[in-house]
Amino acid sequence: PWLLVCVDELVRRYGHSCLWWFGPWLPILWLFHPEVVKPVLLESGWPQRQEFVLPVISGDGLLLSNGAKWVRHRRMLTPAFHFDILKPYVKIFNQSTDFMHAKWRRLVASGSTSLDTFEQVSLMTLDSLQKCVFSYNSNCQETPSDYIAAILELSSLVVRRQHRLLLHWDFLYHLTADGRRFRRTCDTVHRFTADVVQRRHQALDRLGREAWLKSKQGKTVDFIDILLLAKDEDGQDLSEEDIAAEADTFMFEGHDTTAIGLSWVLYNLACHPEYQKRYGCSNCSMPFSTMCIKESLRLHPPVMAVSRRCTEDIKLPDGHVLPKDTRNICLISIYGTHHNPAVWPEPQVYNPHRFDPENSKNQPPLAFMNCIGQNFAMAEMKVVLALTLLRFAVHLDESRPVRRKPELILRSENGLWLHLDPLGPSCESRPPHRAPRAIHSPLLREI
Ligand code: HEM
Repeated sequence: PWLLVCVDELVRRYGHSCLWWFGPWLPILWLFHPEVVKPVLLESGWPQRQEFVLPVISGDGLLLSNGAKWVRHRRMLTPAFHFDILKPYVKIFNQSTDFMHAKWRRLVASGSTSLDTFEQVSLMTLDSLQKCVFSYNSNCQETPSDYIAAILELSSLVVRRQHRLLLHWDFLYHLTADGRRFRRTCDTVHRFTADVVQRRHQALDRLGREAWLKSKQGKTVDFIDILLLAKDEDGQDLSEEDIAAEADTFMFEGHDTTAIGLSWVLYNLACHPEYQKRYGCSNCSMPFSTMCIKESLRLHPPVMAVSRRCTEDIKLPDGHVLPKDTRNICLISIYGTHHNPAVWPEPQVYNPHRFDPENSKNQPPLAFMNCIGQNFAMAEMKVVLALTLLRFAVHLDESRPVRRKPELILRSENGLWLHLDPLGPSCESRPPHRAPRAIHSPLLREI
């Protein structure tokens, strides 16, 4: 992982930031200290578009939109991630985790000594996201699903394209076999989403708002329902295209990030059995689980960088000014900030106690940056992790060493293989416990 080593060296040498010239014409300012990141995040404007991801997410969802549209949609979508809305999803997280664990037990019983946790957890996060976004159960953890296969294929096509500079040019890309597959796969994803949105919209129109709401009583309200009901300050709804774009964005942005985040926590706890034991104890508090997750997101941030263009002059704490010019790109290195020894002493060490409420009072809140899905991701990670560590002991597979690989997300080169030993009721390596059958939402309130 030469890139990560290179970022570590830049951070060590320059502390706050450094300027890179990409050829003679494109200045890229790397930022890796909260003091310089803060003014840029607050004042620079919106994320830079990533054109080659754009067709995946029909129209432009939050992740790729700019300016007034971004502000309007961000306001309309924020309530969808309120804790009260997320509460019923906890049941879905429990169910999806139960499915995954049943599968793990079968695989272990049939002789598998270790499993690629990222592959397994990815399917699980897709399963639960599809239920939370569309109320659709594809049973994808058990049987192949065209839609899920399409989402997974899109992620790998986007990464392959990212590595080939010439293919960033749409015209060339669509002439290649990958480009044609990309289009076909996008069609599969869009057809599924458009179909759900259209049918739901028709039902809302047919029944009227009141009767439609009544028909939802006692049922889980999914993201599509929330987006259908969302109104801006002028009382305007989101169009069907906008709803579909946002739903696709949630699916695309929400599954890989959470899956790799969870896999790295399992890996870090496998490296540190002392924390795993404490976590697996029935008296273990949710704050400790939050600490383990946050520390893992610091050490292995799923998204390593975000970019901004300077749409305003930005004054940095040392008095320098970044001039307003949309050609000036600021690359906010989440990885660099999280590994900056000036912020985190001994940054390469996994130590959940950094996030002890006492120790973390003065720390910059940078675990996810500006992610609207943060509460959703944290709630899901807590449920999955708590159930996993109550039911399994997790150990490293020494025969398959982990090598970090920065792609769209921070993966491991050959997967994240771990031994998963099912825990019996009288396991000696853990304090006595009664494994709960489910994690309930009140346990998750502290996020
Ligand atoms: C561990 C899990 C996650 C991580 C580390 C993560 C990280 C991020 C980061 C760093 C951004 C900022 C991009 C930018 O500002 O340029 C972002 C944006 C976004 N994320 Fe996440 N994310 C996670 C989970 C989720 C989930 C579960 C969802 C949805 C269900 C989601 C939906 C989004 C959306 C819609 C945006 C665009 C927000 C905006 O521009 O206002 N994310 N995420």
